[in-house]
Amino acid sequence: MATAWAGIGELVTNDRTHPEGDGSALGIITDAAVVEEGGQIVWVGARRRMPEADERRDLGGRAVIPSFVDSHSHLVFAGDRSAEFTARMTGEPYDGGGIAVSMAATRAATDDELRALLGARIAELRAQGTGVVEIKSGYGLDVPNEARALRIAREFTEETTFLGAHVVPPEFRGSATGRDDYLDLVCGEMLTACAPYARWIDVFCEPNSAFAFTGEESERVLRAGLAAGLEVRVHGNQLGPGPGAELAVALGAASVDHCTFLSDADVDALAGSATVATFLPGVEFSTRSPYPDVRRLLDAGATVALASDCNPGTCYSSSIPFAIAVAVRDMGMTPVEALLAATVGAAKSLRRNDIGVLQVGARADLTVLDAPSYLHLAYRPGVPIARKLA
Ligand SMILES: N=CN[C@@H](CCC(=O)O)C(=O)O
Ligand SMILES: [Zn+2]
Repeated sequence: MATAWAGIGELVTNDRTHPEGDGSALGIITDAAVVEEGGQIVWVGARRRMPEADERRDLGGRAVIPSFVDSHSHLVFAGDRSAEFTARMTGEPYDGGGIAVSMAATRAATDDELRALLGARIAELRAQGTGVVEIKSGYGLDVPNEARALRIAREFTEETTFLGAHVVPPEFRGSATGRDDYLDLVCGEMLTACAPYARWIDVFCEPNSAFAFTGEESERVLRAGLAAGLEVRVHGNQLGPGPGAELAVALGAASVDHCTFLSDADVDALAGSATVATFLPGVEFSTRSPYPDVRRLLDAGATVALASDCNPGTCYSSSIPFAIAVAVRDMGMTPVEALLAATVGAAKSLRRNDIGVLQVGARADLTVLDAPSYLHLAYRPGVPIARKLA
């Protein structure tokens, strides 16, 4: 059955080539319509030329954009770390140590409890305009619990990421061989159990945290993932300078995420590569940390993405409109750059060209704004104006 969405006052297509668009990177068509059938877009253009459809819905002059692509989240977890957040607001630094708290609560939860928590978080992000979401494991940190997290995440998204190398879990700390023993497990039995449910492998490459992994350790994990048929993404350069971005480029990663502390060489390497630099402004906001210099990457010509990093530790917000507002207000991105980064940029970081864009053949992931223009995403922070159309 074909459904026509008409009465779109401003349609952002992210298709510069549409003949009725304004020729900009956002490919804006005014007084527009979109027709979808079977979950795919079959027609996009000016409303006056709209073809017949089985059903017609009028959006009353609202703006429509491609649904946000959230390319970085940690949604499978139980427990509460609001006290840790509160401590940070009075000066405690973030060091990754709280991940063990979420690990304990996640291991203790039943499958049904985890499924219900994840389902509620997915509903929350859809209600704020997100379509496709990437979901990482990383709060199980043993074989059955990492595999379980990915199996449950797979019920909700095809973009699942094995993050057994999030931190060294407490039971492997404190002995001379503990780190290596844990890495043997991650690269061996855990990878074998998790790979069937994962598209991606990730690692928290962060020599500035005692709990996370060095460049060499991270390379070992990522190469094991590649050998098992997974594709690579990296947590890098979050807490200080480090080897994450360089390693991501060297291994042909789809994305390096955080990018808060990059050297000039990292910026040049990213700009000369296909690796997307993903920024997570909610993390700096919620950890009261300095914002990354996204303009260096944009001006150097790198592909940039924005994502939520929704997780219980560094950013318990699933709102991409919030990330856009912070990126514009505090990181110096223009509203155009921020919207592109949260849609087509994030889609590139997942190596997808069927999402983040509204054109014939793409997925019918449409987000409507209770506003006349996409500019309101940054202009109206904290106001729930975006929602994904069913
Ligand atoms: N940095 C590593 N992982 C998460 C935080 C995880 C946590 O603290 O629970 C992040 O992306 O910020
Ligand atoms: Zn993360």
